[in-house]
Amino acid sequence: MEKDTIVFFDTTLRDGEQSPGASMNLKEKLLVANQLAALGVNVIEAGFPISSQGDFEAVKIISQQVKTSSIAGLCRASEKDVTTCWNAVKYAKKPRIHIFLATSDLHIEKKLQKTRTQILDMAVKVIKYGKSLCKDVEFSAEDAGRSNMDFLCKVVEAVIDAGATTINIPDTVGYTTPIEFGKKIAEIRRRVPNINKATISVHCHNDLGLAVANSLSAIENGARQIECTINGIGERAGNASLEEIAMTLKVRPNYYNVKHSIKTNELYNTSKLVSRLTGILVQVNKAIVGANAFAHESGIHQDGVLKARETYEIMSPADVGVPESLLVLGKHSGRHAFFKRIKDLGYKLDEKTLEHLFEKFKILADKKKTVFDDDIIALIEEDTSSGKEAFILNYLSATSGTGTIPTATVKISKSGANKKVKTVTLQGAACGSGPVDATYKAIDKIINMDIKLTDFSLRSISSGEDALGEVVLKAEYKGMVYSGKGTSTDIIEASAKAYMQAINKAKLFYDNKKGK
Ligand SMILES: CC(=O)SCCNC(=O)CCNC(=O)[C@H](O)C(C)(C)COP(=O)(O)OP(=O)(O)OC[C@H]1O[C@@H](n2cnc3c(N)ncnc32)[C@H](O)[C@@H]1OP(=O)(O)O
Ligand SMILES: CC(C)C(=O)C(=O)O
Repeated sequence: MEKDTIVFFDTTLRDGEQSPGASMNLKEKLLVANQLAALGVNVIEAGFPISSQGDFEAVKIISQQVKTSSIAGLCRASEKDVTTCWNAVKYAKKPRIHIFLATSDLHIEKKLQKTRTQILDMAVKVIKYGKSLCKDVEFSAEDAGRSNMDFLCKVVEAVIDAGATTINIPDTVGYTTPIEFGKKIAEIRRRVPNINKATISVHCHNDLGLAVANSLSAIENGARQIECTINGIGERAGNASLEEIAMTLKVRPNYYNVKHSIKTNELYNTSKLVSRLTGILVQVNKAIVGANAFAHESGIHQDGVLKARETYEIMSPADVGVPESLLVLGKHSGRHAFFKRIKDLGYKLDEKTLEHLFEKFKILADKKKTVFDDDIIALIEEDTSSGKEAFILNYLSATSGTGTIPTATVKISKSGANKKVKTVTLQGAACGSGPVDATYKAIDKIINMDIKLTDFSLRSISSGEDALGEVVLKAEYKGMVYSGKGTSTDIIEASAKAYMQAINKAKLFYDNKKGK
């Protein structure tokens, strides 16, 4: 039997944008819309056209430019809203008008200050009007989760007769629970005689953290459109997260037995883009796209993953577009992961040295949250080298000021690779955009290594006129990143010390690897 298709209706650009502080400008909305199309989203709700001129323009431009997905605009049960929405979405290859009207007594009486009869009339009238403009009309029974089932079924039947082709059952305030919500969907299918003329959709909010569970329960009970957002952003606690639903359907195909068009390997990219443009960070333990979703710190898990990834990963990082799983080294890590990292760093060490290093690693890990590659390199080098630095900075003079070209002169002694080659002291000078830049350029001239500064930060670590400045930096050499730290009351000197430390680490590591 042919599998049913789940329509993915993404509302990141409408409900997602209702998250406080998430507003995006036209250019940003267009970027997200194009990425949603690349992700394979079937319907993109691009905005609420009557809400502002900016939103109207965004929906219009997205309709003009994004041609592979249907483009929907939201409107209230008002002719003016619907006309405005149509004027924005009519440029789409597949336009959709999405009209909502609350059906719960609470909303009807308190918010809309109307009666059930008036709501029924308004819904039918506005759907007929929408249908006169556009063949694809969706009706949302706002607060369906708390609506009286008899009245809800009555409204649903009436709006299908009036021309609605998608019926959305929102759990607007995230109040329902999965079994209960699934039963509501099943009841609507059972009780509404013309329900087969429309697609049942759900739109679940996450106030109790149940938005995804409720959406999946709805699928089990016959819903065939899911409204969701990237990273689960949206009003209050957000909406059901697209990536979690798409991956559940992918990871458990036999359980759900449905198909969909989401290209899951675009999920990570999309999540990053939405997070960057809205400024809403993704929590590290967020399912699918959080920074820790494919990271393992504990030794038993790391050992399992190294032997067979499936022991602790139910999906492959590549399936969601994450480059690779991470084995993070920390106090819970064990020998398998630690020894593998040493091997990956290019070291070949005997068993006794490895055991000794592992003991030192555990002591360090007790003091530090995460042990990075350069911490491990430092442990190895402390253990295996004479501790002698390849380059020593003997002299530094840097000048700068208004109307002066920043210049630096350095003297560095370069130790011989073995006893036969003598230590030499070399001098170099350079100009730069500032005194630190000039100093680094002068050092570069002498050391003759293609080292690139990738990160630099300066802070004061004590107070008063003679406060100590601390420079922490990262530099890249032959594909590896090395950190350096320098402290001095003179920030140019602190910068030079930090740079020299990174250079010496790089030199030592590279020479050891070459077996020098
Ligand atoms: C569950 C949801 O997420 S629904 C979507 C929520 N999203 C938004 O509200 C974002 C965009 N909204 C806006 O920009 C503004 O609210 C606008 C432009 C739509 C309306 O602004 P205003 O005219 O100033 O009205 P305001 O927002 O203060 O109040 C809403 C009005 O719409 C009415 N209303 C609410 N829902 C509906 C509906 N589905 N159909 C008809 N009228 C409705 C309210 O009863 C109220 O009417 P009243 O002015 O007669 O009391
Ligand atoms: C407009 C509807 C779909 C909505 O956002 C809700 O009910 O939460």
